[in-house]
Amino acid sequence: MMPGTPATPSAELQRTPCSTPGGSKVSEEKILVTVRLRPLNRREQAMYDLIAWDCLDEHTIVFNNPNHERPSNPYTFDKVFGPMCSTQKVYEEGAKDVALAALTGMNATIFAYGQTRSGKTFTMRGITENAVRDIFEHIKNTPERDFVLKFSALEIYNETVVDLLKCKSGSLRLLDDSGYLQNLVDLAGSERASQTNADGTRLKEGSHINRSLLTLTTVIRKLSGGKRSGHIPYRDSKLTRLLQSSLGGNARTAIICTISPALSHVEQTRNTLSFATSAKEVTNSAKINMKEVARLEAELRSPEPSYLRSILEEKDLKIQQMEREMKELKQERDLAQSLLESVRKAKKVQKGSDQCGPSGQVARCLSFPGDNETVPTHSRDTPVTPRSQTRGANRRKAIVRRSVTSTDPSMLVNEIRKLEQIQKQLGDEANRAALEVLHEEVDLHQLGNKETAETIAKLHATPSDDTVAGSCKVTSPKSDEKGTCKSSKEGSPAVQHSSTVNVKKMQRMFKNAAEENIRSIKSYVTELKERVTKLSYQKHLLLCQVIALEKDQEAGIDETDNIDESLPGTWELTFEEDRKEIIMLCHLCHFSIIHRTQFYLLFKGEPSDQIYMEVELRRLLWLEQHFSDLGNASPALLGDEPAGSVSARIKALKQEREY
Ligand SMILES: Nc1ncnc2c1ncn2[C@@H]1O[C@H](COP(=O)(O)OP(=O)(O)OP(=O)(O)O)[C@@H](O)[C@H]1O
Repeated sequence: MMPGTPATPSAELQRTPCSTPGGSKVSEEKILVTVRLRPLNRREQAMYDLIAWDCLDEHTIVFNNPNHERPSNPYTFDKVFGPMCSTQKVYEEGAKDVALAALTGMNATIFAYGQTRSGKTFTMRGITENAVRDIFEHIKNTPERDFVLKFSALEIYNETVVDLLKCKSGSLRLLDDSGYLQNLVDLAGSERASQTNADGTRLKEGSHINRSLLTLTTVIRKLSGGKRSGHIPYRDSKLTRLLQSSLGGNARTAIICTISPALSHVEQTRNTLSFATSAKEVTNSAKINMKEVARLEAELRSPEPSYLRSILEEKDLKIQQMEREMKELKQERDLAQSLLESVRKAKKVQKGSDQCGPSGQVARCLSFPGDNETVPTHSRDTPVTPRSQTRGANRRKAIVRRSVTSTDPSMLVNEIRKLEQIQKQLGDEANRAALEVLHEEVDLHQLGNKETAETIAKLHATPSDDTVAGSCKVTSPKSDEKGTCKSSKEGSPAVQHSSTVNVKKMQRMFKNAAEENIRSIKSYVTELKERVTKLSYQKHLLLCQVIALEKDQEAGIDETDNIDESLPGTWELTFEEDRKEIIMLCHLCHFSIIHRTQFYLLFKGEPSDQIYMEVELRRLLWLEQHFSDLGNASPALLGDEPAGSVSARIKALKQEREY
């Protein structure tokens, strides 16, 4: 336990405070010795045993021999509790102060000594209950401090120490510096210390008990004689080794001596009182265990104190077990679902559905023609997929997909997963291609400069006319970006002019080639982005279907019955999507407003519109691709006509708008 506020002493102890060289406070005090006299038990009463002891006051007990008139000498102790005294009072006045000393960081020991059936266990049980209750109460009332509570239970039997909480661990070894704070002791009957006539097992047991109890009485007797009473034989028994600090050492100790009032036990009671008289002379030097307190404080501060580690390990095991259970439950659930599915299918067959029923349709229609193919990877070595081709493929997929609606959520979920995968691949590809554009631009710029420079050098090194007298020396590709060439000597103006024209032409060619390449990659990127958007939309559609189907299933609606009803809803969504796309394409192709209005008025989303919409879409896609190709083509390959056609459209549209 960590130090807390010291409890107020309940019994008046003779305590002399002094200091150690280390500065910690040492409290010298005598062992607190009390005597508890129990009532006559039934057996004693049955035998008409006589009460031989009187409690004169709270501190004094005297042998009152019923057969003699004159009482013998009284015994005085810190407290004497009569037969009617409650254990609560014994605790309050004979143990509490010591018990709570542990909360201040001191060692504290409370033990009961007395003959068999004198009430040791009866008393210690009450003391333990009260002490534990007070300790927890103290912790509760001291929220500003942290406490570490450790509990252990040991038994010494035949000089063997056993951990009562881990009996299978075998006998324990005692360490000298075992640092303890509070060790509550219930001893064996004190009369065994004098039983020397036993034989066999009892002899062995008796001799060990003798050793422990005899050593205890010897230690107490020696200690009571003062500190100069010579060697104290703590090491002669396990009990005294364990209690070494408690007897004349660094601890606060309370001994409760329990006695029987019966005349028949008078000799044993005298022995007990004699032991108690010696014990009350023993002086202890209790001090706060700074070392132990520091160790516990460090343990509390450490991120994972040892006591927490074991709790965490236990929790981890529990989590693992729960995970295992969850996995098993999931497997069971999946099995149940598949069983349900097969029952459903059997039902459908029973109803007379043909083999191409909804499930078949779903499987057929939800599989993309190119589902298993990965997204084409564009690289400098592979040509960019023509936009119209990809578009066409996408359209085909969309048409197939929209023509039938799935009725199986698990299949739809699979489709969504596939879409997500394709979407991710496309996204990655778009990013990669965008990066490539950048690299391409840089590379081509550098390559163009380099090749230009080399060509220039070649041109000037090989005279194209006999009249050329000079040589052209290009010092650096960047030295003259305009392509002008300086000779070491003045050449003829005609030759110079011819070289400059050639260089300019080549530079333009390089530039055009580079731009063309970049445009093609850019259009690829745009296309990929469009595909990603489309896939998102398709995914959204599928999700809507899943949700709708799950709702239907919950409501107990037969899937077979509502498949046809779900078609119009899908067409409505597709129609909206296509209409938006057509409007966008009209805009890109600079279509007249009249044309757009006609489209808007003609197509209302009726099922019969489906085929016309599809034709219109294909037409516009082709046109848009065509214009885009024209716009991207090298000016050298273009006549004036297509560009003029586009510009005429733009002009007409502008006029129309103004009108
Ligand atoms: N103060 C008391 N008031 C009433 N009954 C008591 C008191 N002390 C002991 N007894 C009773 O006497 C009997 C013996 O008590 P207990 O077992 O505590 O003795 P013990 O000293 O521990 O014996 P042992 O040495 O054999 O363990 C029990 O039945 C117990 O309830």
